[in-house]
Amino acid sequence: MAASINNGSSGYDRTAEMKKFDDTKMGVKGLSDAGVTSIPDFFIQPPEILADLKSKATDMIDVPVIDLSLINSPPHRSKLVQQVKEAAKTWGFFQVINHGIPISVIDDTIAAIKDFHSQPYEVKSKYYNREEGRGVMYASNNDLYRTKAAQWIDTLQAWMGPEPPAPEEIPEACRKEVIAWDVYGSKVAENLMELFSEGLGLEAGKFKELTFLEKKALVAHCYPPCPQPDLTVGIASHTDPALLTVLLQNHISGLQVKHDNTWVNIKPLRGALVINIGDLLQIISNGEFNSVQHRVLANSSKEDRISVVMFFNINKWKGDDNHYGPLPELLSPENPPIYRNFTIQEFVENFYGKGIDSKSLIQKIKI
Ligand SMILES: O=C(O)CCC(=O)C(=O)O
Ligand SMILES: [Fe+2]
Repeated sequence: MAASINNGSSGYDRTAEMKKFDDTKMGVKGLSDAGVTSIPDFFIQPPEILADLKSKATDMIDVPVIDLSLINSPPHRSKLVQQVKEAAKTWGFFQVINHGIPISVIDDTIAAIKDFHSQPYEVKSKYYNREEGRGVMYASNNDLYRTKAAQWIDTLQAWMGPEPPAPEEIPEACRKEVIAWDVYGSKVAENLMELFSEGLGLEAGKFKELTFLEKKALVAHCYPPCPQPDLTVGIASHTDPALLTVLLQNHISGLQVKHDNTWVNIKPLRGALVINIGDLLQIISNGEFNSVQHRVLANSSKEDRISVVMFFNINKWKGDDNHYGPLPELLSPENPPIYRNFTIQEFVENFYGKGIDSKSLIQKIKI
C-alpha cells in the first residue's frame, strides 16, 4: 500500500495508531530490524517539512573545525578564544578535534550505545517509558507535542538533572561507558565554557560559577535505517533550549545545520565532537552567540546512525524571583539588553510546550 498523508479525516486515528506502536515497545529500531518496507503513516511528516527536506543540503561549505590541542598554551589560547567566539557567532555550531578524549573512549562509547539499542526489544522494553524528563528511560520519539508527526529515532535518556542516576539504573549494556562519557564530555564542556566566558570578556571561570556545568542531560540516539527516508525525519528542525550541547556522532551522516538560509551537512569526522550553542546561551550572551536551527535526516544508509548528546543547563537560578537574562556584566549604554529577564517557570513552560520547531522563548522575551 502506498504511503499517504492522513490527518484523521479519512478515518485514520493517528493517536490510536501511535499508541498501538508505543505499546509494542519496539521502537523504530524494532521496525527497522523486522525489515518493514514502508513506514507507518503517523511517521509521515506534513507537506511543509517534506518540501524543506527536498531542498538539498550543501557539502560545499563546512562548519568550522577547531583544534583544541594548544588550549593551555598562552599565545595560542587567545587565538582559540577568537575562533570559538567567531564560530559561536556566525554558525552557532563547530566541531572540535584534539579535545583530550582518547579515541578508544569515543569508539567504546559509540559501540556501547549501539549495543544498547541493538538488544532485542523484549530486553530493552523495561526501559521503555514515555514520561518526559523522568530519569533513565528510552522511547521512540513519536510525541505529538514535539512534532506534528513521529520521527524515525529511538532515544535512551540516561541522565537528567544535577544528580546522576544510580549506576544500576543505567542499562548494563552501556553503563560503564555512559558513566565514563559523563566525565569526559563534562571536561570538554568545562574547557569550552571557559573559552566562551573569555570570548565575552569575562573571567574564564565565570560560567562555572554561574552553575552552567552542573545540570546536565545525556541522551543517546539511534537512527536505524529507514525504508522511506524521504517521507520522515530523524529529528525535525529545532534549536536546543539549553546552554551548550556536546555531541558525539558515529560515521553515518544526517545532521544538518542551517547557515545563511541553506542546510549544510555536518560531516562526521572520526574522533571529533560537535558543539553547539543553545537558546539560553544566546540570551545570556545578549545575542552575541547564536542558537541555530538544525535537524537530522531519516537514515538512508544501511547502518544505524548513533549520537550521544550532552546538554548543559543552569542549575541555580539567581535572584529572589529566580530570574535569568543577559548577563549584567555584558550590558552598557552602548550594549543595552536585547532580551528581558525571564523566570525558570517561563523557561520550563516553554521547554515543554513549545514544539521542537519553534524558538518561542527567545521571541517572547525579545525587547
Ligand atoms: O543526533 C544528532 O546528531 C542531533 C541530535 C539533536 O539535535 C538533539 O538531540 O537535540
Ligand atoms: Fe538538537
